[in-house]
Amino acid sequence: KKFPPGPTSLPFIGNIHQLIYYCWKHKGVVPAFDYFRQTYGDVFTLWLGPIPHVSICDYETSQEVFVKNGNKYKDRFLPPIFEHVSENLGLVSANGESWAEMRRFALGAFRTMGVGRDLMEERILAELDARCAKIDADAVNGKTIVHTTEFFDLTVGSVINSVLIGKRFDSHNKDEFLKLKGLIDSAADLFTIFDLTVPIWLLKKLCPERYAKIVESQVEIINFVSREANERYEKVKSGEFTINSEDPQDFVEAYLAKMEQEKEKGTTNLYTMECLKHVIGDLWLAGQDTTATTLVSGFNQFVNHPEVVKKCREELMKLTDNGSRPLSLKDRAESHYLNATIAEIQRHASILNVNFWRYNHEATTIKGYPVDSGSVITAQLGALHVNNDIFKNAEKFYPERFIEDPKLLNQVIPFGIGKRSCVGENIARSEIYLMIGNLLLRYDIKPFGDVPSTEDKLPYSAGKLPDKTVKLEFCKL
Ligand code: HEM
Repeated sequence: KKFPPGPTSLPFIGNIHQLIYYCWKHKGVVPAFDYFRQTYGDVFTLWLGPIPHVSICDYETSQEVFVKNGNKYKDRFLPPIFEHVSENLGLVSANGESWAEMRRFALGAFRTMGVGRDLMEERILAELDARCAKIDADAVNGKTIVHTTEFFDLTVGSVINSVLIGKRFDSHNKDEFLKLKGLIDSAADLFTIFDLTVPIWLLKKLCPERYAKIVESQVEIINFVSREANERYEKVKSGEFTINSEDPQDFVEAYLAKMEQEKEKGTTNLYTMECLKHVIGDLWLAGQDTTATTLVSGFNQFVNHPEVVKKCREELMKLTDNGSRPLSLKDRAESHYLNATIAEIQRHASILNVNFWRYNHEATTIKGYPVDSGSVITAQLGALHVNNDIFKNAEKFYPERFIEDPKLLNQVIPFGIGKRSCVGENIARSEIYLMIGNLLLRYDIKPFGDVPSTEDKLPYSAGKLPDKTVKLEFCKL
């Protein structure tokens, strides 16, 4: 009675058996959550072992809880192994003062570096130009076969790397990118639900080799991503590199400037090289795959819905005077159909099948239900985006829903909501808009072979995976 409704739970295991059963019955985590939503309402409780997990599946309640009362829900409930590796440093797997300071700093640094404005646009368009030059050079009779995952992985990876450490990936250093991607993919393959839930002492005791392997793989990624930051730091110390604190060229420069400032002022000792390693690691890991996966999903949708591509292109041609200039972020206010299409892509791509949980430290009331302390809570983005009461015929890819009812646009929240929402939202939105818009202006996109499926390839896992084997034909317009 101290929680919103949900299925009857058993001692020790809570609702785990029902969760497994409904995932199996409805063929995935999101359909299972959707079943619980339809049965118990937009706010429901599942006991996973001894901890009550409260899911919110509508925008209005999410807004009320995570924005209006956002200060209460700042602490992320983390798998023990994440907490252990991060040592409470960085952005994704940290809580408290250090997280708050780093988040404030990261958002400020992105603003200074022109995120959401011209400077970021220039970086993205320069990257896209370089990639398109390669597509054009490989063309036979105006057509190039593009493996979209490779294309977007590298393009997005290059943009992030250039924002963070001022270096893009090209043919000379592509191997560095592939090495990093390989490390990340094999680290992700290592994790099972067991590793994510057991306490560290138990993991160390039961499987010491597995524990060592997981920690090593995480440390290797963080060290790899941050090695150039360390090199820069050494150069600053030796006088080989002078920091420009007024106009930092990348995130590392902005951080080193702040570190120097804080050393002089002595107000906080949170800015350390160890912390920078984790912050960069988090921005890289959270920013690369999410954005590339969204773009891959989008292009899989495009070849399934040529009528949508046609409408987007008509709008884009009008806006850019028949493609005589690239699409710019300034066009966003006028590109209603493209905006609607991107919202529909993100609603379907909705990267997280299970969103991160936050601690609920004090007893409260949500949508009229009591919610006791000691529980964890989240806006369940995957289920929220297939909520049929909000998005009619939610399974359908139908951008027109946002033209018919523009208020629906606010209800698509793939970047989460509240104090722990995505730090890279503006970067990702700029990348998605400019890459989709400008690629549609330059190329006609056709399936190469069979039309790809738009189904989630990993419906039982915490994250979504589109078909990443897809190759498409890019035909120059
Ligand atoms: C389409 C692309 C992206 C999607 C869909 C996405 C989605 C998300 C979501 C759902 C969260 C968690 C929200 C929550 O806990 O409620 C998150 C957090 C985060 N994202 Fe993103 N993200 C994207 C791109 C990026 C980019 C480009 C960056 C960095 C440049 C980034 C950095 C982060 C960080 C650091 C966090 C943790 C924030 C915190 O805990 O304070 N993300 N993202």
